[in-house]
Amino acid sequence: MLLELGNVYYRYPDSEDWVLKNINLVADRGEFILLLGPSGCGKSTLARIINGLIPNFYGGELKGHVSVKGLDPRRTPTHVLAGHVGFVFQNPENQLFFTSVEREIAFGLENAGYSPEEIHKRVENALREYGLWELRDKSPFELSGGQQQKVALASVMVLEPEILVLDEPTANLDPLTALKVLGIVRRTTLKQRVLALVIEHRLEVAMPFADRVVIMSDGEIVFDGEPLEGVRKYGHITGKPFIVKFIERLEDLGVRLNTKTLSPEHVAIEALKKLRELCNGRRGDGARN
Ligand SMILES: Nc1ncnc2c1ncn2[C@@H]1O[C@H](COP(=O)(O)OP(=O)(O)OP(=O)(O)O)[C@@H](O)[C@H]1O
Repeated sequence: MLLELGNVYYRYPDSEDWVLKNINLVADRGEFILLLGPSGCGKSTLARIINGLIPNFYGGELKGHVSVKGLDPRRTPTHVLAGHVGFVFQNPENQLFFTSVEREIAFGLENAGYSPEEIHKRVENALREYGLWELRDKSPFELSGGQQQKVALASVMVLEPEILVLDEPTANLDPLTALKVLGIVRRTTLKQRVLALVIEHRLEVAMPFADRVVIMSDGEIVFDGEPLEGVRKYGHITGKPFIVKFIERLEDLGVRLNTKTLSPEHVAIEALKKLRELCNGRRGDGARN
């Protein structure tokens, strides 16, 4: 298993109570996990344990079993964990340092000792994949929030980490770019067997990509399982995307879809197939009468 958390409790140095309580989470290669829950429930705190900022940077008290690629963040320097865990923060400007987009994306690769040819190839691919080619000579600080978010993500993705933790990676992106970026993340999880843990409030955009949701409330995990089931059960705290309301509305009308994927196209096609079946059935009944 790439990631194992067992009976984990955590409090910041100045917290009065535990911020995370009895967290149990096991995850492996190829999964795209959506981490949901209301503001302040502990999502970013959980993400900081996985990338080792807790306890290495934040301090506080961390209890329980934590294994990230077999490493315990309490006994592993953050730069070692960073070799396995790629992390994109909520505010991308906090992780941009260089004078050009191209340098920004190349830096991690240079640091990791890749050959100039490999660096050139990976940087060029990333610039094109993330739609940053035209901006490659610009300073990241002259870019819009959404462009900065793409640069931060590209800089992490070129390193091909085994675990990817993304804290609201599409917060500054328009809906179309958000879909595209999460699509790249999903393809990466499937093609390179990367584990992605994505914190995202925009369910409409993120749900179609997830094969598992973990829902938190008040520092605890209250659901871990199938996206549709989770959001139906805990819609009152996560919100319900339109596509889930559509499925429920069809059920009210007696039409039950057998769908696990929540992409609007897939659900619409399933609904049309089901309706055609029902119509054909009725016609058949009519013919017999
Ligand atoms: N550096 C910190 N020091 C002390 N308390 C903190 C710190 N960061 C977060 N907290 C507290 O820990 C709790 C969980 O915060 P966290 O940021 O993990 O929530 P979240 O679910 O990510 O929220 P959001 O969706 O708003 O980003 C909150 O009560 C918050 O006030």
